[in-house]
Amino acid sequence: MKYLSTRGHAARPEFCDILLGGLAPDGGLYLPETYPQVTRAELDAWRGLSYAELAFAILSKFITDIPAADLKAICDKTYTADVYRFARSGDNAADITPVHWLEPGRFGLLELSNGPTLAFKDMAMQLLGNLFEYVLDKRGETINILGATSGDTGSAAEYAMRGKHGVTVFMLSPHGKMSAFQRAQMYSLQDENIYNIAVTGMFDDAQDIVKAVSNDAAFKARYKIGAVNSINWARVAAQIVYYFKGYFAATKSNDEQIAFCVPSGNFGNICAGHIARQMGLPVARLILATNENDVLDEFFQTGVYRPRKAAETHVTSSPSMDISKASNFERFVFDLVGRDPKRVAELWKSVDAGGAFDLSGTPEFAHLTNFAFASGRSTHEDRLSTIRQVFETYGTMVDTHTADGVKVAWDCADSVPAGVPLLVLETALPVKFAETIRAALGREPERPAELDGIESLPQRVEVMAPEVDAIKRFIVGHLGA
Ligand SMILES: Cc1ncc(COP(=O)(O)O)c(C=O)c1O
Ligand SMILES: N[C@@H](CCOP(=O)(O)O)C(=O)O
Repeated sequence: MKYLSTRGHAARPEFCDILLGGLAPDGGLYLPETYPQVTRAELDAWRGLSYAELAFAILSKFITDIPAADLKAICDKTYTADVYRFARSGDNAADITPVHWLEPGRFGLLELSNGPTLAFKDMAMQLLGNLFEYVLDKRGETINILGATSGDTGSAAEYAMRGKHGVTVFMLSPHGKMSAFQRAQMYSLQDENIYNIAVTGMFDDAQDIVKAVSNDAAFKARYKIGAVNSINWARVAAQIVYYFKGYFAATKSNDEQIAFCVPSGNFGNICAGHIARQMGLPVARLILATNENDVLDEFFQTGVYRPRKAAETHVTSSPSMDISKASNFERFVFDLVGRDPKRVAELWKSVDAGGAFDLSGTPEFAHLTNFAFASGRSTHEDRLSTIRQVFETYGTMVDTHTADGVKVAWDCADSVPAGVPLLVLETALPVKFAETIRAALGREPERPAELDGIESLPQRVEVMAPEVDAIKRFIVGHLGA
C-alpha cells in the first residue's frame, strides 16, 4: 500500500516510512492512495473474530511492508485483556471494546477507554508503541517524538512509550487547562525518556508548534522528529478497527446497518469512522458531537470552516475537546473535494494564514450528503444534565466527553433510520473528570485501585511560552541527557 499527501507532494511512501515521518513534507497529511474495499465475504469471515484477529485482518490491508507474521504478533501482543483491563463490571474485558447497552439492541456505548490511561487514545497508542519499537529495532534507528495534547493523547503516548528503547517523548500540554487527574497521569511520570512541557496557551498553540517543527525539514531530519498525534496515519488506521468491532457487536447480520455518535475535537476519531464507511462498513449515519468549541459543527451546518483563535477557544468541562483547529479535518475535506490535492492546498493556504474557507453553495458542499454526517453541539449545562439523566435512567456513569456524545446523539436521533442501532463512542472514563462528576451527581466516580492517590505523586513538568524556537532549544538541550 502506497500513501499520498493531501496537498499533492510527489512521493508515494509506504507505511513504515510514514509511521516514522508523521506529517508529509508539504505540510499535508498522509492517506492511502485508495481505500481498500471490504467484500461481503470478508465481512462474513470477520464477524466473530477476536479484536486482535480483526485488527490484523484490517491493518494488513494498510500495512504491506511488515511481514504478516510480525504484524500478527504485534496485534496479538497489543490487544489483550491485560492491557485493556478496565471494562465495566458485567462487560467482557476480553472483547477489548465491549458494547455497554443502555437500551438493548438500540442505543449503547462503545467502550473504548478500558486501556491503561482510561481514554480511547490507548486503542491506537498501545499499537503505535509496539510498531515504533519493531520498526526502529529493524532499522537500528531512534526517534524523538514531539506531541501535543489537550489531556489524553499525552498520557496515552507516554504510557505506551515509557521505557521503550530508541524512543524519547517531548509532550506539549496547555498549562492549567487539563483536569487534575490528567495532569497527574502525565506529570507524575519520572521515566528518563519522557519530557512534559506545559505551554502557556491552548492545545491549538501546542499543535501549531508540533506542525512548525515538523515542517522544518532540516531540524526534523537532524533530530529525528516523529509524531504520535493523529496527524500520524498509524493512529487513524488503528482506530478504524473498533468501528468494525462495534458493528459486529451491535448487529446480528451483515445485512444490517449501524450509526455512531463521536465526541470530536481534532477529527481523528470520526475520520477513522468515515474511512471505515468508505471501505464498505454499512454505516447509516456518523454523528459528530462538539462541546462549546463548535468549529466542526459549524462546518457541517453551514459549509464554513473557521478555526478560532486561542482567545476565542473556550476552556470547558470536556477539556480534551477544547480544539478549534481540527488537524484531521483536512483528510475528510480531501475526500469531500474529490481527492483534489490542489484544491486542499488552496483551502489550507487560507487556514494556515489564520483565515477560513466557505464551501456553502458549492457542488462540493452539496456532495456532503453522500458522507452520511450529522452534527450537533453540547454545553456545560448539557453535560451536567446528561450525566445525571444517564445515571438516573440507566445506572451508568459517563464522562464529560461521552456525555457530549450522548446529548448530541439524542438531538440527532431522528437522522438515524428506524431500527438501526446507535452507538456513542465512550472516549474516556469518568474518573478523569471527577470535578464535573461531583458537580453533576454529588458523588465520586469509580477509580481503579492502581490509580489511587495518583494526584499526590511528585510531578515533573517544565512551563514554557508557546514559542517554536524555545521548544526546539529544549529538545536539542535534552537529547541524550
Ligand atoms: C476524551 C476525548 N474525547 C474526545 C476527543 C476528540 O477526539 P478527536 O480529537 O479524535 O476528534 C478527545 C481528544 O482528541 C478526547 O481525549
Ligand atoms: N484530544 C486530544 C488532542 C490531540 O488529538 P490527537 O488525536 O490528534 O492526538 C488529547 O487528548 O490530547
